[in-house]
Amino acid sequence: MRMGGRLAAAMEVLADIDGRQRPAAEALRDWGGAHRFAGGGDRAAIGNIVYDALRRRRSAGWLFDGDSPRALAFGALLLEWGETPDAINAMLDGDKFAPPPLEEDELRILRERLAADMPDEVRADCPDWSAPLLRSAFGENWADEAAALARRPPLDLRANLLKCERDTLLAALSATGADATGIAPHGVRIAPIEGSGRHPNVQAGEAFAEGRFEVQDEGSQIVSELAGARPGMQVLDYCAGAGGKSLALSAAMRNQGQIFAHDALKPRLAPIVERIKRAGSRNIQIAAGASELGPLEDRMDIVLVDAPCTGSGTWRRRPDTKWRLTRQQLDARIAEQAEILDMAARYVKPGGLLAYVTCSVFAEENGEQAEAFLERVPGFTPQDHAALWKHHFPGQEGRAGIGMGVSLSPGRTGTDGFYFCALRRT
Ligand SMILES: C[S@@+](CC[C@H](N)C(=O)[O-])C[C@H]1O[C@@H](n2cnc3c(N)ncnc32)[C@H](O)[C@@H]1O
Repeated sequence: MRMGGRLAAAMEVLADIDGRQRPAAEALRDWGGAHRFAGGGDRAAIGNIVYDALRRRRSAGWLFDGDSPRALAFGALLLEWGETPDAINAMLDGDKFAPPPLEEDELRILRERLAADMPDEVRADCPDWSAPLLRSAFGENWADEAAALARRPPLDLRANLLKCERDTLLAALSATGADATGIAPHGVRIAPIEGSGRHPNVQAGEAFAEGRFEVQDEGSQIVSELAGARPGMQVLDYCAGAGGKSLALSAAMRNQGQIFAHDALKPRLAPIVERIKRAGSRNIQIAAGASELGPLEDRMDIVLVDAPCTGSGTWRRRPDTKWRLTRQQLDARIAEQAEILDMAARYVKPGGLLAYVTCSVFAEENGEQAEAFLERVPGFTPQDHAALWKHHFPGQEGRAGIGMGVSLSPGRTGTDGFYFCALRRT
């Protein structure tokens, strides 16, 4: 396929996503199923245009005075692929599968808009209702931070210390352009893709099959480190899901001590079994039901609550969720988080730690949630997060947002948006 056909396909997928309110991955998969002739390179390019268009939906719409699939797809090329209107029209010339080229009316608006400064609320590329929340989370930098949440993400891996050191992994992945992450001590980063490129399929290689790494955003690695799990501890991962944090904790504990992986939705835990085997983790056991949790009350050194949240910190990776999220859903998550914190707190032993984590950047899910917990539940005190950060990441002072907890974001730390708060039971 030439670029014109790829662009037309991306418009078709964007129309499907908008028309049927479908997740982007699902719409792209269905398009691929119905167009078997499209090769891997075509699919990657179409996927990139679709994801770029969703990340930059607001600014693409502003460039064209409307957010039709056509405007979004052309906008993606202009904003993210570094194309110019003339270059796009030249590219489409003579391609019978291409959408109609940019017309005079569109070119006129584009010339004006491309020469102007985008207003903050446009370049922030976020839903209107969320702008005040981002402003309150980030202060005057809010539009830069929001814009950073609308850029392409890197591919981050965590070297699994149970199997290998980071340097060995870096050597094994040298052909991929992988480099050490800036903050997380065991992280490896493959830079964001450019244009129609795609990240190498690292999970198809030997190093992955042998359990030498996990795919895990650097932010997720950092919050796992901050939890401070050490060999011999008893740890409850209360919202373990597919086990990403459990595996990181297991490596930090060098397979010594015990991690209980719990989740309210038992099927969510299913992938853990295979992941534990591959990673060589021997200290994770599933504690799905009340009968397994009961004996853990007042006994845990650390209870990690990686709470269900809006996922606003992961908008780079799942930009379709950004536009589907509503204030009502945020309110529902906040209520759920409070309930989960109250339930999980009972498992912390005196002197133990309740570690609260979200992949959101909204204060209401983060610091405000932690503060509300402290007001509601006696017997916990917040840790000194500046000292905690310095202890775990010496030389990185000033990188994270520190207050009632630690806040990470693409703008500040080059990671997904994450929040961590450590509350010590007195
Ligand atoms: C952010 S995800 C966990 C991700 C996981 N820790 C990881 O690192 O891969 C949140 C998880 O909380 C679970 N959950 C939702 N409500 C819960 C509850 N009341 N108690 C325990 N887990 C809950 C969800 O099923 C979901 O798997």
